[in-house]
Amino acid sequence: MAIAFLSAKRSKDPNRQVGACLVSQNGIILGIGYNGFPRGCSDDQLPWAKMSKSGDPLETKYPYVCHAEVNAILNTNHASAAGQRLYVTMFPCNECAKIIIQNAVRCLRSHIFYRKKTEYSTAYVASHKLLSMAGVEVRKHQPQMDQILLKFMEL
Ligand SMILES: O=c1ccn([C@H]2C[C@H](O)[C@@H](COP(=O)(O)O)O2)c(=O)[nH]1
Ligand SMILES: [Zn+2]
Repeated sequence: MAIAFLSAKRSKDPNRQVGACLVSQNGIILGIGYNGFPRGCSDDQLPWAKMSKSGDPLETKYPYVCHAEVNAILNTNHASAAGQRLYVTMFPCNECAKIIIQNAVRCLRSHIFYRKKTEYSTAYVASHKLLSMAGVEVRKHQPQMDQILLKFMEL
């Protein structure tokens, strides 16, 4: 989970940085991801806005951004995500849930388990429903410590 948190720090989304880390059954890191625009699609040419003044959805980030969970699965250095565990900083949306299931990820550990009622309720209710139906073992992550401090000068 700490790696997922660190990965989230790389996101350029000004409102929400999400991180994900896929590990094998014995805890070997296989893929890491954060929310960002697809490779080759410049942050300078695409918007990070949540809403546009004109009301045009194409002037918001939503049609363009790749979700952290999808990036972690796609970035995997292993042929298959089958049987593996995905750590996420935020509960995945329904679109990510579909990809998690279709890639046969077996366990999900989420730092934020339930979203506020006002936030994307349909997507997150559907996500919980799909993951449960598909038998993905989903749990809230229980951290063993409150924080990890990185001091680069100490190495
Ligand atoms: O499953 C998910 C859901 C969302 N994200 C990313 C996509 C966006 O960059 C942000 C959400 O932005 P809001 O401003 O909170 O709408 O989170 C993700 O990576 N995975
Ligand atoms: Zn998603």
